[in-house]
Amino acid sequence: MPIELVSSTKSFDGLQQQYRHQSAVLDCPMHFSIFVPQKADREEKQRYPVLYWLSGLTCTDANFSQKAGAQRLAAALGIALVIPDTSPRGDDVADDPAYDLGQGAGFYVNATQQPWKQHYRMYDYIVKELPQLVEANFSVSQRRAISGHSMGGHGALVIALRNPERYTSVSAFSPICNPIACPWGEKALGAYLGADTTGWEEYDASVLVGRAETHLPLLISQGDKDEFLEDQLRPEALQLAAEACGYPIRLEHHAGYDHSYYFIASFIEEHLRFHADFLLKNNPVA
Ligand SMILES: N[C@@H](CCC(=O)N[C@@H](CS)C(=O)NCC(=O)O)C(=O)O
Repeated sequence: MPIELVSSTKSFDGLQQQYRHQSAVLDCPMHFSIFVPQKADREEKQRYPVLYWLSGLTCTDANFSQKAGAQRLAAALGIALVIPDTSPRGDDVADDPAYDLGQGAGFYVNATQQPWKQHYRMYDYIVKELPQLVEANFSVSQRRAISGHSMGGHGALVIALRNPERYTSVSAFSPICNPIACPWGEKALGAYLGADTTGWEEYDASVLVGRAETHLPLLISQGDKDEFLEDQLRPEALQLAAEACGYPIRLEHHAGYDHSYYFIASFIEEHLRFHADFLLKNNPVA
């Protein structure tokens, strides 16, 4: 499937680019951003491992690219960054006037309900189609890690917990940890998956952690001044579930930080170094 370059900008010797492609899974044109380092001492055949970043409600591929400040360290470590959009988009794609449903709010699920199911298959897009596309078109390896913020933190946790063989490690900023029991999750999962809540559990990190046979390295950063912490994010539910089943998670609370990209920018270095330990193990680019 061809990809079309939309923009290309040099950053820390690497290239920050945006591409457009026709997604077969989502049945619409999509944009994604990618940062590929250009390490001077890299051997030609060496490929960069990839950190996938899933963004939150209302975001596109631009928010993380422009606000997190991840390129400097990604360039130095030799890690590529892939930043997809948060939902299918377009005039023909179902939408909702609210910010927390429809375009910009795909919740990383495969929808089963009308009017969503034709396009809203972000789970399959992130797990299968996008990595295939990226690995076929760029100098990147099949070593993948995954991270995200809020709705994207939920997506990263769910995707890693369900596909541990595909990722070296997972992390999240302010993730929606227990979507089957919070207003954002109840609304989105109800719309995309229908009223029968049994299917919702496949998309709830606090449930999936108890079913996991493989334990991936897992880091969560959470600000205590986050306006969504109590009602929507529920990290304590994930922590309790993880403790109950012996899944080691590193949950770090940061005093004074809110839900914004200022928080992400403050701790992205810690997350990149966390993933680098696993992404580059036995496979250093430098
Ligand atoms: N209050 C926001 C809720 C959405 C929100 O906070 N989105 C977060 C992710 S859950 C975000 O990253 N926004 C974009 C940004 O800060 O760049 C709104 O109504 O738009």
